[in-house]
Amino acid sequence: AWDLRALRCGFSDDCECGFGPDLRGLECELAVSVVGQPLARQQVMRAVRGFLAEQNPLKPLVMSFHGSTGTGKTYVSSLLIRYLFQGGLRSPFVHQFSPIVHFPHAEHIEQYKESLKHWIQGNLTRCGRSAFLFDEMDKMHPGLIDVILPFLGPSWVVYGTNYRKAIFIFISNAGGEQINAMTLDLWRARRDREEISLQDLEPAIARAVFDNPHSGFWKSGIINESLIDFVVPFLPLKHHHVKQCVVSELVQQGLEVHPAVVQEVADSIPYFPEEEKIFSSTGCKTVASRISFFL
Ligand SMILES: Nc1ncnc2c1ncn2[C@@H]1O[C@H](COP(=O)(O)OP(=O)(O)OP(=O)(O)O)[C@@H](O)[C@H]1O
Repeated sequence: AWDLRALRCGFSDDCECGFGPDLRGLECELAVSVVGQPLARQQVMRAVRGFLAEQNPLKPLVMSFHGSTGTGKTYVSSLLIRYLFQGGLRSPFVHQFSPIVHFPHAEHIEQYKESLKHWIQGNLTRCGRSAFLFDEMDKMHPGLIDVILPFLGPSWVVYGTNYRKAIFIFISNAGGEQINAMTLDLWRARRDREEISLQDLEPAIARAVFDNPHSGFWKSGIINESLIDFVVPFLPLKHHHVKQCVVSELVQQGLEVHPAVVQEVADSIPYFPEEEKIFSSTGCKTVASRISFFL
């Protein structure tokens, strides 16, 4: 069969560095595979659609994913990358950075700052259409965030490189508790999950993330300078979402989908608040590892 993306690459500028966006495919995949995150899906699609509609964007696309553990932040970022870059996360133009893995020792911060700057700059020189995923932003040293800042803004050239076509995704649990609390309040007020809007959540996320003196974001100019284009909130998942995750995982592992197993796995996960048990405390994170206990 024809690989449509490869075919289109032959005729299009968009294929710089294995960049072959398939937005319809992405939209479809997000709708089918990601459960319980209507707002995140909508934000991600708005962000990439708007950004890719510009031949010469004025600044790189900067998205910040927020939410508690196991709600799909890493999963959505990997799907997004898969539908933008040939090879997905394995593309040489997609770069992942985790402060704990890459830069574990606070005392080496000066050296880390230099390496990080050279790393981003070198990758952008190789390809302006690069994507950078920064995990665990809440654990990132503010000094390191300062190094990233010049790459996120609208200046035409930084260190001799045009970087305005790059995509930056920041992932963190910061604001997760506030998102959970707001979602619970809205649930108690009988508001439909689909109706929860960015306006409902954004002020609480901003306060949690940017007013928190322990947050790396706070001390940096990332927010004052409006460098983040899209805040993407991930809502806590309910029991029926967890069941959907169990079904997907069973199918993916080539196992039979027994309703009793699905129910048992979903029941085995902790839920909050204590009395009502509405939302999964770990999202769908532990689903894959739990399945074998219930087969
Ligand atoms: N909303 C979702 N829809 C479908 N599957 C999901 C969803 N959320 C999580 N999952 C499943 O759970 C796994 C773990 O989720 P993921 O790693 O994306 O969580 P996370 O939000 O990045 O958590 P953390 O903050 O701990 O890094 C995913 O690989 C996916 O299989």
